[in-house]
Amino acid sequence: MSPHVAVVGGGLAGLTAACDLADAGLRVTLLESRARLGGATFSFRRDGIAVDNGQHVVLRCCTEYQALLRRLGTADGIAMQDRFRMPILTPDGAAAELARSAAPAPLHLATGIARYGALSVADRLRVLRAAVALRGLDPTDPALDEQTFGDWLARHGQNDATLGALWNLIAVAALNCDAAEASLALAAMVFRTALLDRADAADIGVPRLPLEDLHVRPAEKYLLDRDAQVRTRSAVRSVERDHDRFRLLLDSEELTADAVVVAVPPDTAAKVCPSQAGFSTRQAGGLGAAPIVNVHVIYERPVTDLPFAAAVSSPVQWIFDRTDVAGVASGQYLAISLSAAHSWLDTPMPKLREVFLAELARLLPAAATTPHSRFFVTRERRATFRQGPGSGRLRPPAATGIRGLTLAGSWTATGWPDTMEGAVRSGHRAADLVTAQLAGGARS
Ligand SMILES: Cc1cc2nc3c(=O)[nH]c(=O)nc-3n(C[C@H](O)[C@H](O)[C@H](O)COP(=O)(O)OP(=O)(O)OC[C@H]3O[C@@H](n4cnc5c(N)ncnc54)[C@H](O)[C@@H]3O)c2cc1C
Repeated sequence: MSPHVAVVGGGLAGLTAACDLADAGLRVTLLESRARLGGATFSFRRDGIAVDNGQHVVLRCCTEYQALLRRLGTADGIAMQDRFRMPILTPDGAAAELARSAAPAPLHLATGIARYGALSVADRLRVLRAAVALRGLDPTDPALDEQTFGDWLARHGQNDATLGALWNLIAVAALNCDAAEASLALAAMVFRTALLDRADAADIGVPRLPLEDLHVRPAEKYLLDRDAQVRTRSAVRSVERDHDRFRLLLDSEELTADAVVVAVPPDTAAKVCPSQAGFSTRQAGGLGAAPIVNVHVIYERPVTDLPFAAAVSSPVQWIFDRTDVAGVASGQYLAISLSAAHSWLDTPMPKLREVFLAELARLLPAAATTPHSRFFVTRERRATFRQGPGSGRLRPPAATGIRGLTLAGSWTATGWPDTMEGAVRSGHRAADLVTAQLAGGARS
C-alpha cells in the first residue's frame, strides 16, 4: 500500500500540497478545522448574492497560482489585463492612470510615470530616479530585511506626494503594510518582480468567479477524484513522532501517517508541531498579524464604468466592481478593499457607513445621487502576517527538524509576500519534500 500523508489545514497551501501528493500516488488525508475549506480565501452567500471574505487580485507574475487554476480547470475565472493599467481616482474628480507601454522592461513604465497626472512633473522625476535605484536591490540580501521601505524611500528623495500617489498605492495592497513599516526586502521583491524586471509582470488579474468556485471547490473535487480523504471540522491538536511514523491527535480520535504537511497559520503550527520541529511560539508571535477590511455597497444603479480603480488622497484604497461575480441582477455592487486596516478594524458600522458613502460620493460623482440598497462590512483580523523588518528571518523553510514533517503556508520562507501565490508555492515545496523523503531522497 502506498504511504499515507496527512495534510493539516485546507487553505490554498494545504490544498496545493494535497493535490500534488495525490498526483504522486500517495494516500492523502486533508484535515481542516473549520466547516469549510479555503482558509483565508472563502465565499459565502448573503441575501442571495455571492460575497468573498475580501477582494483578491493576482498579477501576471503569480505564475504558480495561475498554473494551479489551469490544473483545476478554472483558469478562465481570472480576467487578466492585456496590458497593465491602473485607473486612479482623486477626490477633486480628476481621473489619472498609471499604465505601461509596449516597450520592454525597464522602459515599459517610464512613459506611464512620465505622464502620471496624480504627481507633479518634479515628483514624477523623483519616482523614476528611485525606481532605477530599487531595481538595483537584491531582495534576498538579509540586510534589506532589517530596514523599512519607508526609510529607504526617504533616503532616495521621496516625499508625501510620491508616497501617497504611487509607492503606497502598491506597497499597502501588496504587503498589507504601510511603506513606513514594510520590510525593504519584501518591498524590493514586490516592486522588482511585479513592476520593474519584466514588462508584463504587473498586468492585473481580477477573479470573474467567487473564490469558492475559482479554486476552493475545484480543488476539493480534484482531491476527491483522486481518492483523497477531505475532512472538515477536524482540528488537529498535536502531531507527535511515533517511531518512524506520526500520530495526529484530533479532538476525539487519533490518526497515523507516514508523513505530515502542517499548513496552518503560524501560531497554530507552533502549537501543533513537536518542539524538535524547530518552529517556536516566539517565532510565530514575532510574525504577528495585519488586518484587511472590505466595505461592500450595492447601489440601485451603476455609478462607474471602471472594473476597478485605486484612489489617492482618500481613505478609500481600491474599489472593485463585483456586480457580475456576485450575481447581482440590478444595480452595481462595489467592494472597497482596505489593507493595513488597523484603524478600521474595530470601527462601528455606522461610522464606516458615514465615512465611506461620503468618500464614494466624492470619488464617483454618480454615487452622490444614487441610493444604495445594501451596505455591509467583512473584517479579517489576521489577514496576513506583519510584513515588517525582521520578518524574513522568522519565516521557516518547509523542512523542519523532523524528517517527514514539513511546513507550508504563505507565511513560510517562500521569498514571496503573504499572498495566494506564496501559499501555492509553499504547498508545492512541502509536497516535493515529502515525496522525496518518502522515496528515501532529500534530507533537508
Ligand atoms: C481579506 C483578504 C484579502 C487578501 N487579498 C489578497 C490578494 O488580493 N491577493 C493575494 O494573492 N492574496 C491575498 N490575501 C492573502 C491570501 O489569501 C493568503 O496569503 C493565502 O490564502 C493563505 O493561504 P494559506 O493556505 O497559507 O493559509 P490559510 O488560508 O490561513 O489556511 C490555513 C488553514 O488551516 C486551518 N487550520 C487552522 N488550525 C487548524 C488545525 N488545528 N487543524 C486543521 N486545520 C487548521 C484554517 O482553518 C485554514 O483553513 C488576502 C487575504 C485576505 C484575508
